[in-house]
Amino acid sequence: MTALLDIDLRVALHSDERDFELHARFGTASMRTALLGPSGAGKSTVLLAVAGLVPGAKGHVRLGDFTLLDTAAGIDLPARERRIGFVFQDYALFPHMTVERNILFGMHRLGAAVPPATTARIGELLHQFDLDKLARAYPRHLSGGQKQRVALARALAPNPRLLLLDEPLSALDTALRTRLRAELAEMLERVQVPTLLVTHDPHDVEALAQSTVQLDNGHVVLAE
Ligand SMILES: Nc1ncnc2c1ncn2[C@@H]1O[C@H](COP(=O)(O)OP(=O)(O)OP(=O)(O)O)[C@@H](O)[C@H]1O
Repeated sequence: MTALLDIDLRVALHSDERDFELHARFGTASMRTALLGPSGAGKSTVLLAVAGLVPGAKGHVRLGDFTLLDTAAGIDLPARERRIGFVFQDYALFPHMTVERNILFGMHRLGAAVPPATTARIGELLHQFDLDKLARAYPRHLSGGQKQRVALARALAPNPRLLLLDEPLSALDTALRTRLRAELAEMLERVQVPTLLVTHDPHDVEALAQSTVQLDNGHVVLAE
């Protein structure tokens, strides 16, 4: 059976303070896989490299039969051609853009006229994520949960092949975290996009993931 996600990534990062070598190999047949491991293990680096945001990453990344990276075969799709939705830890919403502009951003070249199909898709996402009334609000006026929903809607807007979530609940306090974990689980179940998520929290793993990959010091130490 072809793995849903097949990863063999080698990345070398160098700074004045330290050198970090990542060699992460794993495959998963699950729709939702959690990447676990101590701080500095390389979890975010894996997500960034899968998204095509780490220059010099070597190895391969395959999504079913589709190859995003295969350096031996000379394939290295630029990030914009990988069609990957990314939700960053702090959501990384554009502060000067309204909710609907933030969602539009991933789907559309700035400045060009917005086609009716795109406007319809945005309306659908605003509705799906219960953001209709906030379409013209700016991120500074949103609660943590609302920001999370905008970040997810933006990531899903271009119908991504893969969704990457880097600690999507870590910016929230405990009560909100519990509620939004359940909401996120329900949303992921609904959209059925293959998802790789980083978390430190066993509750997130239980609610959101069907399999886990444990990283330590740049290597996979356990996959189940
Ligand atoms: N540009 C860089 N240059 C050198 N080292 C880097 C660079 N970026 C990250 N690193 C190092 O790479 C290692 C892995 O970082 P990464 O952010 O992937 O870990 P992580 O497992 O996601 O950690 P955390 O749970 O704290 O977010 C860390 O030791 C970090 O210091």
